Amino acid sequence: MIRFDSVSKAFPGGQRAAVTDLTFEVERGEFVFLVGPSGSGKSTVLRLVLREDVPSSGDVHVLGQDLRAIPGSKVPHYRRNLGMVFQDFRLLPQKTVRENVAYALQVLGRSRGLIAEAVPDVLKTVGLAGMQDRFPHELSGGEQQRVAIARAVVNRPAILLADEPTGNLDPDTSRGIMKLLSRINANGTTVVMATHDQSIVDEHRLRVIELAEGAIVRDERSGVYQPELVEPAQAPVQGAVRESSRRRTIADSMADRITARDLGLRTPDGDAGTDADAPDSTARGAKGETGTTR
Ligand SMILES: Nc1ncnc2c1ncn2[C@@H]1O[C@H](COP(=O)(O)OP(=O)(O)OP(=O)(O)O)[C@@H](O)[C@H]1O
Repeated sequence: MIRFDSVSKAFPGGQRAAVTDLTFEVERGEFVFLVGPSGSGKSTVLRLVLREDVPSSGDVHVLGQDLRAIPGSKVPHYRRNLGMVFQDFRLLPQKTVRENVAYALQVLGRSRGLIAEAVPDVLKTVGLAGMQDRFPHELSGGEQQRVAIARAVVNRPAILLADEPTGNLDPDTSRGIMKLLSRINANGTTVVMATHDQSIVDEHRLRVIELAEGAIVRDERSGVYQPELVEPAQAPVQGAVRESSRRRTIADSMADRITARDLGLRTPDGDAGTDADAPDSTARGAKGETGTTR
């Protein structure tokens, strides 16, 4: 689904390459945490998948496509396969919740009928059914992030990229956002999430790829944020770098398998699901309540 072959990326004037000789593969349906200190290259990896940057050397393949071979004019079409969520939400401040989500479909030329159906569905999925006429400044940080996630998945992308999606949120709100991302993953969307959130990584024990100074220093099937901080008895067996090709989805660590109906997605019989988790009614933990406009 995502394959990096000896990928390096250097920026002009940089003291060192942003990423160096990255080789890894993410399989369909996986949930992968990208961890590492600030400046270690996590966002660069996401930008390479998004085709916002191209490697200085090496190749990136996503969904069977060699990203280097996609001409600039075809990049927007390629990106229809991807959803992206950012730490600072990046909602359009002059648009309501409904309009923010609908806009993602309007720019793809989707019909009014489809938009009228899909937007309420996805808002229900993210637990914001009653808030569609609010503006971003009338929402908590957690609610704004739910809108951003709704916007990212309303077109049902195969891959969701999240760059520190809980970075501006308090711990409880972060847990709610992670639960939502887990549900989206359990329904088949591959998720790659860059994060500094130790408790979320440690709670979920999913695949962890750790970067340091642009290189992969750890790739664990069922990892923690920082193995040396975990008691030896609890520490998972560390796999060698690149040993983690076994597909591990969040469903592996969830007792209750979640169905499309739970997610509010349309099932083959056209039925829509039930509400997902309630929105973070107490979530006023955002540092930056209104994201920047994209
Ligand atoms: N457009 C750019 N031009 C020059 N250097 C860049 C550019 N983008 C990233 N870098 C450099 O590449 C390195 C990796 O940056 P990147 O943003 O990928 O790190 P990160 O792990 O995502 O950091 P953080 O956790 O702070 O978001 C850093 O040294 C950064 O300064």
